[in-house]
Amino acid sequence: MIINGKEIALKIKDQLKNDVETIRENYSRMPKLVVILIGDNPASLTYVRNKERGCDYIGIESEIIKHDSSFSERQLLEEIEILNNDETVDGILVQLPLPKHISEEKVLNAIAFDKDVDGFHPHNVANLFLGQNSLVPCTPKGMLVLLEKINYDLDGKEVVVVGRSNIVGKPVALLCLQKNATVTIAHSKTKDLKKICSRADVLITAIGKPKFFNHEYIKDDAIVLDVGINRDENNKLCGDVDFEDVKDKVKAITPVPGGIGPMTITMLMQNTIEAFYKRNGG
Ligand SMILES: Nc1nc(=O)c2c([nH]1)NC[C@@H]1CN(c3ccc(C(=O)N[C@@H](CCC(=O)O)C(=O)O)cc3)C=[N+]21
Repeated sequence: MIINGKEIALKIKDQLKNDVETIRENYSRMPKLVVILIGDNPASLTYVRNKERGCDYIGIESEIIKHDSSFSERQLLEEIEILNNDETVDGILVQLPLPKHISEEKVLNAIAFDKDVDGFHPHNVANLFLGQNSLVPCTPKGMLVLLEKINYDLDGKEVVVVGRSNIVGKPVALLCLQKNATVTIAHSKTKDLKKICSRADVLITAIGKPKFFNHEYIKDDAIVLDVGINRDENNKLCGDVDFEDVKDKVKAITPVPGGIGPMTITMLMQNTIEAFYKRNGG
């Protein structure tokens, strides 16, 4: 089975649209997301445009603030401070990666944790670690929602996550652990990756290498969640998994594009609405 992330995301967006209608009837203002984009990375521009479209569809207010790559760290921190104190702003997202002269750590620390719709602030990271979920990172959250939507129960299952980033690998491992899976985190220093991946009931790939995982890495009837967004030899969008090589042996797989990506955007909308309710005592 091919997991149609785009279609599942659309269904959730329609539910969120209803939630926002209810907000319109009961509150004096609408949820608002502010996205800050520094520089002109073409992939970032695409993602930010998708975020804006998602907001428009659901009825969330959005503002995209663009700066050129010479924008300083101090200026960015000042801008964040103003948004932190702006009562009409529910969500603040600073698009990553940042130019080299800006400290990602400082910036993520500066965002008010109750407006941190990315779930990257240490306060929200700690809550996730402790299992007291508040604002959860969008891509990991989207993956768990997808598994739920296909009625896949993680209890007692063997999950292998390849990639140990703070925004995907580590948080998704924690979420799977919360659902009683046995979780392995593999990475670039892992020995015998094929052997480890081959025992996964659920394989999560987030390494950024086009079509790296072929059938030799995948157990029959496994579930494959492909987080990679790469360009292949023909400059076509592709995942970390060699989709054509594995699609007939898996139970289910997310395609790239149209798998995890649309879910990430949708979870951002959901987090923005959640932040709105929390900030309004809902
Ligand atoms: N502060 C921050 N938060 C993020 O959540 C964040 C970020 N920075 N930096 C970059 C990554 C990546 N990311 C994606 C969002 C949407 C798609 C998406 O919409 N993908 C479409 C296709 C996109 C295309 O056409 O290129 C799909 O897979 O179908 C992909 C990737 C969010 N990220």
